[in-house]
This record gives sequence, structure tokens and C-alpha cells, in this order.
Amino acid sequence: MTDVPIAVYGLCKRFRDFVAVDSVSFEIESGIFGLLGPNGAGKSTIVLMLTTLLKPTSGNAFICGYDIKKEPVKVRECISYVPQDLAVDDKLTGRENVTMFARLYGIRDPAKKVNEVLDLLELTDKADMRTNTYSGGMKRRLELAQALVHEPKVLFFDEPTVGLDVASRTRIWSHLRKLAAEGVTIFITTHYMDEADMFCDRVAIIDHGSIKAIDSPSNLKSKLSKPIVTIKVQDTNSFFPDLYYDVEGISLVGSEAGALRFMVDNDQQAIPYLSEIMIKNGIKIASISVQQPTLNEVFLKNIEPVEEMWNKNAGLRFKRMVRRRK
Ligand SMILES: Nc1ncnc2c1ncn2[C@@H]1O[C@H](COP(=O)(O)OP(=O)(O)OP(=O)(O)O)[C@@H](O)[C@H]1O
Repeated sequence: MTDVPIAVYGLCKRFRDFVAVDSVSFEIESGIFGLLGPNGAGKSTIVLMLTTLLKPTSGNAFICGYDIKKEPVKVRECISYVPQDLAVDDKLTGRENVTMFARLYGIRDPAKKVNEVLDLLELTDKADMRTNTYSGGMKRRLELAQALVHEPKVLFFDEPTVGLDVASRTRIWSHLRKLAAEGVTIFITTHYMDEADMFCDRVAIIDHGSIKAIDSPSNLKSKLSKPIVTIKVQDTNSFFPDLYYDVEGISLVGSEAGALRFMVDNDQQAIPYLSEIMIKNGIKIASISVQQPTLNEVFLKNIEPVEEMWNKNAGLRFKRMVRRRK
């Protein structure tokens, strides 16, 4: 028994002899947690187990302290799950859709609560229109409204922004950040690295059913690589002093015509330091730019390259072919 909203211990799922989730463990205390992984990595299988829709083969998990195997009803009372596929009835209005969910959850005064969540998700204006007139972004917000009507402590959201335009994505994320600030623990799956980087407090990268890396996006990025500072100079024949080559936390990693590239521990400290040296040595700076490592790079570093996977699968296919012919 644990107090954290989501605690997962050695969770496994096998489909016959195929291991879809391989002894996954993690704890989530608060905020937005993103599960990232290529297609078929095991993300949905984990979400289905945590939401009690699929039985684990072994291992266990606790949601709000409740055992997903022994107390599935208690778990369901404190969570909401928004799947990837649209779960909005086009024949009903937005209000009717949310009211239906409120009734299913057995909420006593549904009208009040429905108004509250419609307002929270900025849907009041269009609440009495049929949802076949809604945009994709509005439908996704309506699904979120449906999920929030019974005030869940933990929200599972599969691919929250898939297929939406930039403005709708930003809006969904701003609602999720607000919910997280109010104390709802949010578990999302996504393929959008830039969004996970910007909006998730912690992420886990999963491949072939096991967790390859788990941390805050900034820690994962800084473990992978350091920022690169590129300084371009006006006179491409400038003489560059050797001085800064040996400074701790700054190392020269490239020099092309008129440009020097440094890998630095801290770009905020390195830039003024390097500029000062250049100015003191009479070198005129044309521009300074910083390239931070991205979560995309972290992701690619942690998953098996498609080529290797293809070779492995081709090997398996070949073995099966040989077996069939015997
Ligand atoms: N009911 C099932 N029976 C057999 N295999 C399954 C079943 N459900 C999932 N799998 C397999 O388990 C693996 C993980 O699937 P899962 O749907 O969890 O991946 P995912 O990371 O969610 O992928 P995507 O990003 O494409 O949604 C896949 O190889 C999938 O084919």
C-alpha cells in the first residue's frame, strides 16, 4: 500500500508467448507524466492495465492507494480515462453528452456540475449545439469535460492532441496544466516529443515493453548532451586565442571558417565569458547561437532503430518460414 497517486511495481503483460509489457516499475507523485514510445512499444497496454480494463500477467499497481487487481471498483472511482478515439455522441449536444456521463457516474446534482465543467473547458457558448457542429479541438475538450465531471484524482489521457491544429493543442495543454496545478495527477501517452518536452513534468521512454529512461525532460536532455554555443565572427581570418580551450565546463568542439563551436556545461555563464575574451582580443562577433539537445534526440537514442528491428523481425520471419517448410 502506498500513498502516491500512481505506483507501478514489476508490471508484466504477456499475450501468449509475446511479452508486451516487461516488468515495468515507476511511481508518480503529481503533475503531468508522459509515456513516450514508438508504435507497439506497450503504452496502451500499460494504460489499459492501470485503468483496470486489462488484467496484468504479473506484477501490480496501485492507483490512489487502491490495488488494480483486488480493488478495481475503487480504482475506477478515482480515475478518468480519455481514449484516443473520439467518444462523443454526434447526435447529442455538448451538454447532453456531459450530462450522460454525469448520470453514469451517479452525480447527485448533474446540471450544476455539468455547467461547471463546460465552463472550465470554455464550451458554455456552444453547449446546446449538437456536437456534429463542433471542431476537432472542441470535441477533444468535450471529452475532457466528460472525464472531469466526477472530479477524478487521476486522469489518463491517450494522445491528448493527436490530429489537432496548433491553437487547439495549446488550449488542451493549458487546460491540462491548470488541472495539474489544482492537484489532478495526469498520465498521458504521446508521440509528440516537443509537447512532452514543454508540458510534462516527467516522462518515461518505453521500447519493446520496458522502460529505457525516466526523468524530467530537462534532466534527460542534459544527461544526453550539453548545449552547443556557436559564435560567428565578422572577420573570418581572425586569430582565435587558445585561452578558453582549457576552461572547465567549456570545450571547443569545432571551428570552421569564421565560426567556433563550444560544448558548454552552462550556456548562461559560458556566453558572457567567451564574448568577453573575444572582445578583449579584438575579435568582432557577428552572432551567437545556442543549440540545446532535444527530447527527440533523447527518444531516438533510447529506442531500437527501425533498421535493427526490421532485421530482427526478418530473422524471425525467416525462422518461421524454415519451420513451416520442415
Ligand atoms: N490483445 C492483444 N493480443 C496480442 N497482442 C497484443 C494485444 N494487444 C496488444 N498487443 C501487442 O502488444 C504490443 C504493444 O501494443 P500497444 O498497443 O500497447 O502498443 P502502443 O505503444 O500503445 O502502440 P501505438 O503507439 O501504436 O498505440 C504490440 O506489439 C501489440 O501488437
